[in-house]
Amino acid sequence: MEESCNFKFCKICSSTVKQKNKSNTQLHLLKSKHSDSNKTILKSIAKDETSHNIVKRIKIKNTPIGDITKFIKKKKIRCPKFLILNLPKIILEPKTRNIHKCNYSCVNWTNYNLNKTASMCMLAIPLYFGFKRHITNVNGVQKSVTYETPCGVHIQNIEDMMRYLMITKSKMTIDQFDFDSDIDPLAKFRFLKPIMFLDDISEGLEFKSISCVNGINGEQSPKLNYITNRQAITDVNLNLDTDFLCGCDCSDNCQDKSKCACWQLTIEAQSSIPNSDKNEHLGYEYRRLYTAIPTGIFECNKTCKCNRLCLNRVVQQSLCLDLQLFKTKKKGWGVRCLNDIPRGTFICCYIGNILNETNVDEQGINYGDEYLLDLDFIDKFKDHKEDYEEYAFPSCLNNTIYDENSASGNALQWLGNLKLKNFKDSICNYYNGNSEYTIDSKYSGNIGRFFNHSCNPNLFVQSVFVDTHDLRFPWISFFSQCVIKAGTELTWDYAYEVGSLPGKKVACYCESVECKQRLL
Ligand SMILES: C[S@@+](CC[C@H](N)C(=O)[O-])C[C@H]1O[C@@H](n2cnc3c(N)ncnc32)[C@H](O)[C@@H]1O
Repeated sequence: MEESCNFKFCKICSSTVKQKNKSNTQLHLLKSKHSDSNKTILKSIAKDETSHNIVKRIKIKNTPIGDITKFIKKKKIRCPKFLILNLPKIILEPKTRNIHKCNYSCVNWTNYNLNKTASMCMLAIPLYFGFKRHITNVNGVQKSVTYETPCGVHIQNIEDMMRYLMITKSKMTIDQFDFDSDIDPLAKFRFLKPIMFLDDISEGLEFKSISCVNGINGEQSPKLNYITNRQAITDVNLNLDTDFLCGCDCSDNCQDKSKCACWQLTIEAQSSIPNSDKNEHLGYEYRRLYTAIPTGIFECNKTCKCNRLCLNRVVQQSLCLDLQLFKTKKKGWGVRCLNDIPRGTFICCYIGNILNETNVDEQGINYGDEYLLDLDFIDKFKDHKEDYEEYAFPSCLNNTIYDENSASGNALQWLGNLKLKNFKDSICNYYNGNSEYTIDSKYSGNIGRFFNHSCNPNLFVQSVFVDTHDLRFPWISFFSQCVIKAGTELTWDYAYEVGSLPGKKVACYCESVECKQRLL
């Protein structure tokens, strides 16, 4: 825990202090800088709370922010740095209507408009536009969530909510709804006494502003040329021509995975792994991703007929969560979420300049390597295939070379058919020897470059193809692997190989129970 909550009686903080003294376990030896491997999902929120920056929760209903300090004094609580407020500021109440058939008129009176939502927490948006969320006790033990729609219908699961949004032609997206009773859509984390505060490090480039606080010392926010799209630098031929993509012609928001050509690419890529059963449900589930898919996700793209409500467009959406950059005690800057995040939620991508092997060596030697992230999708794919395959390379593909200027290079099809002894060499051959690229976000990047490492992370990484099907250039995307409570630091597993750089030792300060004590 970076910053304790100052509550002497706080069980979370005192348990973390005990954990600090735990002895080291075996060091983690993994090849690459990020892990696509299927991780055990952290189900226990209690466990999560002890292993990350969790804050003491004070729920003060209907209390304007200014009054909270008074409340704290009255209760004789030492003033904490953190508060989590529940502000039930619901603008429109559902209308009670007689039994009816839902249609457009059920929701259009709420005047939902995406542009009005930038300052709202994503999961609170429906509550501002006519929906109500109820939590009920089932048999006194289990809790269940029900949404009351603007026309008074009660909905208890995500499938029915999707149907409702479709029938009423709502412009809301399904990721604005969540049926997990551990999630509080109105929970909001506030850092009360910053030494330094900045409104928005993206300077308006992100849909949501990203504040920056320093409660440790007087250091100003880090200097960064904030960008929201990756940039290929000289000598990197990132071909974004639409001829290199194939798309779908779905008109059902790509709900039927069996009919969506893009969804089928994701399913086919995975089923090219021998001995793996074809999983017709693979990919996003109502825009959430619960485990990493090492063979990649192929999202709908510019050439598709579907629109932005499509269920297979997730990492291409703009930032929808409230994130905050904050100064940590020992890890430099880090990122926390200001609202509760459900499991499987897309957070953001890792954005920076794309460098080739030559540039990356130069960059690493001269300016350090802490913001370099390898685009190693092909390596990961190879690891999976090589585990199973000792087959001969089909002669018809033996001499296939990727053509940078023609649409004939359907890399995915080629990869799917590929059964060869030396996978890596052949891929290299296919791409004319250029298959290794790295993202560098030292000088230009987005909020993703500030996520710190944890030996017990709450995020996982997924390679997603959006603007090209060139397998060397996936988007590196972060998803939550458990429920993340407001105020928690967002972390992922860098999976560095400890000892891989002789003479270089970097201590790990993630302070999770599972901490291996070393980053490198
Ligand atoms: C990609 S940057 C993360 C953002 C960085 N903290 C900053 O201030 O810009 C990676 C660097 O952060 C630091 N870092 C990240 N996780 C850490 C951890 N668990 N323990 C110690 N240092 C960490 C290390 O210096 C590492 O090289």
